[in-house]
Amino acid sequence: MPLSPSQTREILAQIDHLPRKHLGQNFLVDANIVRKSVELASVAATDRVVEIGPGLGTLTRALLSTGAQVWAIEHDPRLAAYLRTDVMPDAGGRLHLMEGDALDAPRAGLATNEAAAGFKVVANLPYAISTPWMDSMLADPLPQHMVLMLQREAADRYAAAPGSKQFGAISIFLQSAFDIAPGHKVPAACFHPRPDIESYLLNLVRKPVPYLFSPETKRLIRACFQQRRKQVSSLLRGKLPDDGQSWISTLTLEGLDGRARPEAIPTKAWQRLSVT
Ligand SMILES: C[S@@+](CC[C@H](N)C(=O)[O-])C[C@H]1O[C@@H](n2cnc3c(N)ncnc32)[C@H](O)[C@@H]1O
Repeated sequence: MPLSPSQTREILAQIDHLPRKHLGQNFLVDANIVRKSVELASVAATDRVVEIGPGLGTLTRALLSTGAQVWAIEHDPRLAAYLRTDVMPDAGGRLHLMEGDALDAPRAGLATNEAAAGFKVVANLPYAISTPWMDSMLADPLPQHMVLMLQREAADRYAAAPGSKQFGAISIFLQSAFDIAPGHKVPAACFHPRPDIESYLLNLVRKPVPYLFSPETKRLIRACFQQRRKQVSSLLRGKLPDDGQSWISTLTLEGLDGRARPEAIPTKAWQRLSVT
Protein backbone atom coordinates (compact mmCIF):
# COMPACT_ATOMS: atom_id res chain seq x y z
CA MET A 1 0.00 0.00 0.00
CA PRO A 2 1.33 3.49 -0.82
CA LEU A 3 2.13 5.75 2.09
CA SER A 4 -0.83 7.69 3.50
CA PRO A 5 -0.48 11.43 4.26
CA SER A 6 0.05 10.68 7.99
CA GLN A 7 2.63 7.91 7.30
CA THR A 8 4.44 10.32 4.95
CA ARG A 9 4.50 13.02 7.63
CA GLU A 10 5.75 10.43 10.19
CA ILE A 11 8.62 9.25 7.97
CA LEU A 12 9.61 12.82 7.15
CA ALA A 13 9.69 13.58 10.90
CA GLN A 14 11.70 10.39 11.62
CA ILE A 15 14.35 11.30 9.09
CA ASP A 16 14.15 14.96 10.14
CA HIS A 17 13.37 16.15 6.64
CA LEU A 18 11.38 19.18 5.52
CA PRO A 19 10.14 18.85 1.90
CA ARG A 20 12.31 21.03 -0.34
CA LYS A 21 10.31 23.11 -2.79
CA HIS A 22 13.15 23.71 -5.25
CA LEU A 23 13.49 19.91 -5.65
CA GLY A 24 9.73 19.59 -6.31
CA GLN A 25 9.26 17.40 -3.21
CA ASN A 26 5.51 16.80 -3.34
CA PHE A 27 5.12 13.15 -2.37
CA LEU A 28 2.31 11.00 -3.76
CA VAL A 29 -0.15 9.97 -1.04
CA ASP A 30 -3.00 8.69 -3.20
CA ALA A 31 -3.17 4.90 -3.62
CA ASN A 32 -5.38 5.19 -6.68
CA ILE A 33 -2.94 7.42 -8.60
CA VAL A 34 0.03 5.21 -7.67
CA ARG A 35 -1.89 2.15 -8.95
CA LYS A 36 -2.99 3.99 -12.13
CA SER A 37 0.61 5.02 -12.90
CA VAL A 38 1.76 1.39 -12.79
CA GLU A 39 -1.31 0.14 -14.68
CA LEU A 40 -1.13 2.72 -17.49
CA ALA A 41 2.45 1.63 -18.20
CA SER A 42 1.37 -2.06 -18.02
CA VAL A 43 4.43 -2.79 -15.88
CA ALA A 44 5.20 -6.53 -15.71
CA ALA A 45 7.84 -8.76 -14.10
CA THR A 46 9.91 -8.84 -17.31
CA ASP A 47 10.18 -5.02 -17.52
CA ARG A 48 13.07 -2.67 -16.88
CA VAL A 49 11.66 0.55 -15.43
CA VAL A 50 13.37 3.89 -14.90
CA GLU A 51 12.10 6.14 -12.12
CA ILE A 52 13.24 9.76 -11.66
CA GLY A 53 13.07 11.11 -8.11
CA PRO A 54 11.88 8.11 -6.04
CA GLY A 55 11.56 10.32 -2.91
CA LEU A 56 10.22 8.14 -0.10
CA GLY A 57 9.73 5.22 -2.45
CA THR A 58 5.93 5.12 -2.73
CA LEU A 59 5.89 4.62 -6.49
CA THR A 60 9.12 2.61 -6.33
CA ARG A 61 7.54 0.01 -4.04
CA ALA A 62 4.53 -0.28 -6.34
CA LEU A 63 6.82 -0.78 -9.35
CA LEU A 64 8.88 -3.38 -7.47
CA SER A 65 5.72 -5.26 -6.42
CA THR A 66 5.16 -6.18 -10.10
CA GLY A 67 8.48 -8.07 -10.12
CA ALA A 68 10.09 -5.53 -12.49
CA GLN A 69 13.69 -4.31 -12.25
CA VAL A 70 13.80 -0.64 -11.28
CA TRP A 71 16.56 1.92 -11.97
CA ALA A 72 15.98 5.03 -9.86
CA ILE A 73 17.90 8.27 -9.35
CA GLU A 74 17.38 10.57 -6.36
CA HIS A 75 19.10 13.94 -5.95
CA ASP A 76 18.41 14.50 -2.26
CA PRO A 77 21.05 12.70 -0.13
CA ARG A 78 18.74 12.30 2.86
CA LEU A 79 16.00 10.67 0.75
CA ALA A 80 18.58 8.50 -1.02
CA ALA A 81 19.84 7.32 2.40
CA TYR A 82 16.27 6.50 3.47
CA LEU A 83 15.69 4.52 0.24
CA ARG A 84 18.94 2.58 0.80
CA THR A 85 18.00 1.57 4.33
CA ASP A 86 14.21 1.19 4.09
CA VAL A 87 13.29 0.27 0.52
CA MET A 88 16.33 -1.49 -0.94
CA PRO A 89 16.48 -4.38 1.56
CA ASP A 90 12.95 -5.51 0.50
CA ALA A 91 13.68 -5.24 -3.21
CA GLY A 92 15.43 -8.58 -3.71
CA GLY A 93 18.26 -6.95 -5.68
CA ARG A 94 15.85 -5.48 -8.22
CA LEU A 95 16.28 -1.83 -7.17
CA HIS A 96 19.29 -0.13 -8.78
CA LEU A 97 19.52 3.17 -6.92
CA MET A 98 21.72 6.08 -7.90
CA GLU A 99 22.23 9.24 -5.91
CA GLY A 100 22.62 12.24 -8.23
CA ASP A 101 21.05 14.57 -10.76
CA ALA A 102 18.74 13.04 -13.37
CA LEU A 103 19.96 15.65 -15.85
CA ASP A 104 23.40 13.96 -15.67
CA ALA A 105 21.94 10.43 -15.80
CA PRO A 106 18.51 10.69 -17.51
CA ARG A 107 18.13 6.87 -17.57
CA ALA A 108 19.11 6.57 -13.89
CA GLY A 109 22.17 4.48 -14.72
CA LEU A 110 20.41 1.92 -16.93
CA ALA A 111 23.15 0.94 -19.41
CA THR A 112 22.60 1.79 -23.08
CA ASN A 113 22.76 -1.86 -24.19
CA GLU A 114 20.12 -2.84 -21.61
CA ALA A 115 17.97 0.17 -22.53
CA ALA A 116 18.19 -0.88 -26.16
CA ALA A 117 16.57 -4.20 -25.21
CA GLY A 118 13.51 -2.21 -24.06
CA PHE A 119 12.55 -0.12 -21.04
CA LYS A 120 9.75 2.00 -19.61
CA VAL A 121 9.71 5.18 -17.53
CA VAL A 122 7.26 5.72 -14.68
CA ALA A 123 7.90 8.84 -12.60
CA ASN A 124 6.45 11.66 -10.59
CA LEU A 125 8.86 14.15 -12.11
CA PRO A 126 10.47 17.02 -10.22
CA TYR A 127 8.82 19.90 -12.07
CA ALA A 128 11.94 22.06 -12.40
CA ILE A 129 13.72 19.53 -14.62
CA SER A 130 10.82 18.05 -16.59
CA THR A 131 11.53 19.75 -19.96
CA PRO A 132 15.36 19.39 -20.09
CA TRP A 133 15.02 15.80 -18.82
CA MET A 134 12.37 15.06 -21.46
CA ASP A 135 14.56 16.56 -24.14
CA SER A 136 17.42 14.23 -23.20
CA MET A 137 15.09 11.20 -23.25
CA LEU A 138 14.17 11.94 -26.87
CA ALA A 139 17.21 10.09 -28.16
CA ASP A 140 18.06 6.51 -29.02
CA PRO A 141 17.30 4.14 -27.34
CA LEU A 142 13.82 5.51 -26.71
CA PRO A 143 11.64 4.07 -23.94
CA GLN A 144 8.71 1.95 -25.11
CA HIS A 145 6.31 3.70 -22.77
CA MET A 146 6.44 6.66 -20.35
CA VAL A 147 3.87 7.47 -17.68
CA LEU A 148 4.81 10.80 -16.17
CA MET A 149 3.31 12.96 -13.46
CA LEU A 150 3.76 16.52 -14.63
CA GLN A 151 2.70 20.03 -13.88
CA ARG A 152 -0.54 20.49 -15.85
CA GLU A 153 0.99 23.39 -17.78
CA ALA A 154 3.95 21.24 -18.93
CA ALA A 155 1.66 18.37 -19.95
CA ASP A 156 -0.44 20.83 -21.97
CA ARG A 157 2.67 22.09 -23.76
CA TYR A 158 3.90 18.57 -24.56
CA ALA A 159 0.49 17.52 -25.92
CA ALA A 160 -0.35 20.84 -27.65
CA ALA A 161 -1.70 20.87 -31.21
CA PRO A 162 -0.48 23.27 -33.92
CA GLY A 163 -2.29 26.58 -33.90
CA SER A 164 -2.40 26.76 -30.10
CA LYS A 165 -0.33 29.10 -27.94
CA GLN A 166 1.19 26.12 -26.09
CA PHE A 167 2.48 24.47 -29.29
CA GLY A 168 6.26 24.73 -29.32
CA ALA A 169 9.53 22.96 -30.04
CA ILE A 170 9.08 20.37 -27.26
CA SER A 171 5.56 19.48 -28.57
CA ILE A 172 7.10 18.79 -32.00
CA PHE A 173 10.04 16.72 -30.69
CA LEU A 174 7.87 14.68 -28.31
CA GLN A 175 4.94 14.06 -30.65
CA SER A 176 7.34 12.93 -33.39
CA ALA A 177 8.47 10.04 -31.21
CA PHE A 178 5.46 9.27 -28.99
CA ASP A 179 1.68 8.98 -29.29
CA ILE A 180 -0.28 10.53 -26.47
CA ALA A 181 -2.66 8.02 -24.91
CA PRO A 182 -5.42 8.99 -22.45
CA GLY A 183 -4.02 10.16 -19.11
CA HIS A 184 -5.49 11.61 -15.90
CA LYS A 185 -5.96 14.94 -14.20
CA VAL A 186 -4.47 14.76 -10.71
CA PRO A 187 -5.72 17.11 -7.98
CA ALA A 188 -3.36 18.75 -5.48
CA ALA A 189 -4.88 16.63 -2.66
CA CYS A 190 -3.04 13.56 -4.03
CA PHE A 191 0.29 14.98 -2.77
CA HIS A 192 1.96 15.90 0.49
CA PRO A 193 2.61 18.77 0.78
CA ARG A 194 -0.10 19.95 -1.61
CA PRO A 195 1.36 21.81 -4.59
CA ASP A 196 -0.32 25.09 -5.55
CA ILE A 197 -0.75 23.88 -9.14
CA GLU A 198 -2.73 21.13 -10.85
CA SER A 199 -0.92 18.02 -12.09
CA TYR A 200 -1.50 15.60 -14.95
CA LEU A 201 -0.50 11.98 -15.50
CA LEU A 202 0.74 11.95 -19.10
CA ASN A 203 0.69 8.61 -20.90
CA LEU A 204 3.16 8.34 -23.79
CA VAL A 205 3.48 5.31 -26.07
CA ARG A 206 6.43 5.10 -28.46
CA LYS A 207 5.34 5.39 -32.10
CA PRO A 208 5.79 2.30 -34.29
CA VAL A 209 8.23 4.40 -36.36
CA PRO A 210 9.48 7.20 -34.11
CA TYR A 211 11.12 10.25 -35.66
CA LEU A 212 14.10 11.89 -33.94
CA PHE A 213 15.43 15.33 -34.91
CA SER A 214 19.16 16.00 -35.22
CA PRO A 215 20.62 18.37 -32.59
CA GLU A 216 21.20 21.02 -35.29
CA THR A 217 17.60 20.84 -36.51
CA LYS A 218 16.37 21.03 -32.91
CA ARG A 219 18.40 24.19 -32.35
CA LEU A 220 16.92 25.79 -35.46
CA ILE A 221 13.33 24.87 -34.52
CA ARG A 222 13.85 26.18 -30.98
CA ALA A 223 15.23 29.44 -32.39
CA CYS A 224 12.14 29.78 -34.63
CA PHE A 225 9.81 29.40 -31.63
CA GLN A 226 11.74 32.00 -29.65
CA GLN A 227 10.33 34.52 -32.15
CA ARG A 228 7.00 32.80 -32.68
CA ARG A 229 5.20 35.93 -33.96
CA LYS A 230 7.54 36.19 -36.99
CA GLN A 231 6.93 34.54 -40.37
CA VAL A 232 9.09 31.48 -41.19
CA SER A 233 10.54 33.04 -44.33
CA SER A 234 12.11 35.81 -42.27
CA LEU A 235 13.05 33.43 -39.43
CA LEU A 236 15.03 31.17 -41.79
CA ARG A 237 16.76 33.95 -43.75
CA GLY A 238 20.52 33.43 -43.40
CA LYS A 239 20.00 30.25 -41.31
CA LEU A 240 20.04 27.72 -44.20
CA PRO A 241 22.04 27.74 -47.47
CA ASP A 242 18.90 28.53 -49.53
CA ASP A 243 17.30 30.63 -46.75
CA GLY A 244 14.98 27.65 -46.22
CA GLN A 245 13.24 28.19 -49.59
CA SER A 246 13.15 24.48 -50.61
CA TRP A 247 11.54 23.56 -47.27
CA ILE A 248 9.16 26.53 -47.38
CA SER A 249 7.98 25.42 -50.84
CA THR A 250 6.87 22.08 -49.30
CA LEU A 251 4.56 23.90 -46.89
CA THR A 252 2.00 24.09 -49.71
CA LEU A 253 1.30 20.43 -48.79
CA GLU A 254 -0.27 21.86 -45.63
CA GLY A 255 -1.87 24.79 -47.45
CA LEU A 256 0.75 27.15 -45.98
CA ASP A 257 3.55 29.34 -47.32
CA GLY A 258 6.49 31.42 -46.10
CA ARG A 259 4.15 33.80 -44.29
CA ALA A 260 3.22 31.05 -41.81
CA ARG A 261 4.20 31.54 -38.18
CA PRO A 262 6.01 28.61 -36.47
CA GLU A 263 3.01 27.70 -34.30
CA ALA A 264 0.81 27.17 -37.39
CA ILE A 265 3.15 24.59 -38.93
CA PRO A 266 2.26 20.97 -38.10
CA THR A 267 4.71 18.40 -36.71
CA LYS A 268 4.85 16.41 -39.99
CA ALA A 269 6.05 19.50 -41.85
CA TRP A 270 8.79 20.22 -39.30
CA GLN A 271 10.03 16.64 -39.82
CA ARG A 272 10.86 17.57 -43.44
CA LEU A 273 13.21 20.31 -42.22
CA SER A 274 16.76 19.12 -41.94
CA VAL A 275 19.90 21.01 -41.07
CA THR A 276 23.02 19.22 -42.25
C1 LIG B 1 7.57 15.08 -7.07
S1 LIG B 1 8.73 14.30 -5.99
C2 LIG B 1 8.31 12.61 -6.26
C3 LIG B 1 8.67 11.71 -5.10
C4 LIG B 1 8.12 10.28 -5.19
N1 LIG B 1 8.48 9.65 -6.45
C5 LIG B 1 6.62 10.27 -5.04
O1 LIG B 1 5.95 10.13 -6.06
O2 LIG B 1 6.15 10.43 -3.93
C6 LIG B 1 10.22 14.53 -6.92
C7 LIG B 1 11.45 13.82 -6.41
O3 LIG B 1 12.53 14.09 -7.31
C8 LIG B 1 13.70 14.40 -6.56
N2 LIG B 1 14.52 15.27 -7.44
C9 LIG B 1 14.44 16.61 -7.61
N3 LIG B 1 15.32 17.02 -8.54
C10 LIG B 1 15.98 15.92 -8.98
C11 LIG B 1 17.00 15.70 -9.94
N4 LIG B 1 17.52 16.71 -10.64
N5 LIG B 1 17.44 14.43 -10.13
C12 LIG B 1 16.91 13.39 -9.42
N6 LIG B 1 15.94 13.54 -8.50
C13 LIG B 1 15.47 14.78 -8.28
C14 LIG B 1 13.19 15.07 -5.32
O4 LIG B 1 14.14 15.06 -4.28
C15 LIG B 1 11.93 14.25 -5.04
O5 LIG B 1 12.25 13.11 -4.30
